[in-house]
Amino acid sequence: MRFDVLTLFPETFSLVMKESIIGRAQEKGLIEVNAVNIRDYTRDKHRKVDDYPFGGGNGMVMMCQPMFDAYRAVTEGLQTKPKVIYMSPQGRVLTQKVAVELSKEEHLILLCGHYEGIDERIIEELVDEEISIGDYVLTGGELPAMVLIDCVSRLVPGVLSNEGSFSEESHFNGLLEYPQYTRPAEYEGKQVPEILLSGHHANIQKWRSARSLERTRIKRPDLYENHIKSSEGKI
Ligand SMILES: NC(=O)c1ccc(NCc2ccccc2N2CCOCC2)nc1
Repeated sequence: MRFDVLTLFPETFSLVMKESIIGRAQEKGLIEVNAVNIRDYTRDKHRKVDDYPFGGGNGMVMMCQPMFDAYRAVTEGLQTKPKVIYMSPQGRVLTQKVAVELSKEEHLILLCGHYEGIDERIIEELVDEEISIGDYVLTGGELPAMVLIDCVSRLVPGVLSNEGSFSEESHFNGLLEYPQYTRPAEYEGKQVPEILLSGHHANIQKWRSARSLERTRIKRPDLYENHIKSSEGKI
């Protein structure tokens, strides 16, 4: 799976994206993350990427030409046009379900906005979908793009070594994850729940499901409701 990220801060990506799992997945050739500097597609000696908003107002707006030319450079010679996602507070909120959907794509282009946003003609012409990572405002689209790359990449087959695990993970089966413990069995007088040391897998599974349901009901009643609804009608 390939991600082309059009950004004013390409170096931010290479630092974060070459770390840990994403970095290893790139070495294994499972994913590619290519940061494209929009400024490289400017045509003036000041490498101008933004200008004043028509109609007045404070702040600046990202101009069409550098973004269009960066897009054309990235898509030149491609048989199929990749899906273009604009990271924006107005977008569809990224959930695990959306991440699963996006992980089926072969190639994604992510546009990172800055200033007060980008010229609307870029959105009309180039953007297939706007995605938000949550209802809060950031100074730019780079962090949202990295969040999207992380949560989508880990769903690409082969990226996670213990692939089986994420099926039980929080937000995957719609419930929050059960509590996790590791050695030692006692730490400063604090014990690990006995059941987990019993080796009785059926009972451990039952205990874990009960814990997941319980903490989802308490911490995320909205997810709990969905889970109850979706399991109604199932025997
Ligand atoms: N929730 C998210 O996914 C998210 C994404 C981006 C983002 N910021 C970049 C941005 C992108 C598009 C439009 C406006 C802006 N902003 C420019 C600066 O002013 C605030 C709005 N913020 C939050």
